[in-house]
Amino acid sequence: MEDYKFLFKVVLVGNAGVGKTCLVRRFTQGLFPPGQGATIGVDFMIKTVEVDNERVKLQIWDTAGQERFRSITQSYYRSAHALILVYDISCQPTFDCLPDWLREIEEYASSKVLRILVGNKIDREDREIPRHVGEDFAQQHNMYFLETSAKEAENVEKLFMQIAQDLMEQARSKDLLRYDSNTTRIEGKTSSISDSNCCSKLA
Ligand SMILES: Nc1nc2c(ncn2[C@@H]2O[C@H](COP(=O)(O)OP(=O)(O)OP(=O)(O)O)[C@@H](O)[C@H]2O)c(=O)[nH]1
Repeated sequence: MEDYKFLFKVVLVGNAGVGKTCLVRRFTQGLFPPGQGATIGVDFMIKTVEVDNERVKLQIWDTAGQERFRSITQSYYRSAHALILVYDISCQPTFDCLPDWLREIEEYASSKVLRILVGNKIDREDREIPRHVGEDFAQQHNMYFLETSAKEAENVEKLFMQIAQDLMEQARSKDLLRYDSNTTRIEGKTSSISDSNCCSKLA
């Protein structure tokens, strides 16, 4: 068996061209791919990281932003523990589409999914969306917020490590709840959704 204690699924969504694939490749391979082509359907990469001395395996699903792949990508939402919604800070239409993406997330993802809003490409000088506008949007919709540059490796490590840390804390507190409910003989499971959203723990 592989040596890790937690396995989490992280799914990236957002308009075509915002830099989802580049963020994933920066994090998993430490590079900025030249001439990155559009993602077809869904792609995935794996990276195992260490959080609080525990090995955490992140399965990162990179979805295609193009409309024609929407029905394929939607099917990946349900099993996600975390969803990263990405826009491009130099491209207003990618920000204007965020409410549509949130509707998709509400329809197809678990209500307990950890949601993070990311404004990518902060290395660009032709910014169209001020930082505070992104921040306000995230706050209004109960999401974490981070600005990144896949090109310059800014905040990319921080983004994924924060997710790993948060999901691990969530998983641990759920374990505590289960333990309590077992000892008091109260049914610990609240719903099938929360169950499917629970981490796969291989201890
Ligand atoms: N300046 C700059 N360009 C970036 C950055 N991240 C990605 N790009 C560029 O943006 C373009 C699209 O990047 P992708 O990673 O393919 O975008 P995507 O969101 O995965 O696109 P789809 O697969 O079509 O959904 C490429 O030309 C990248 O080189 C960044 O942080 N800064």
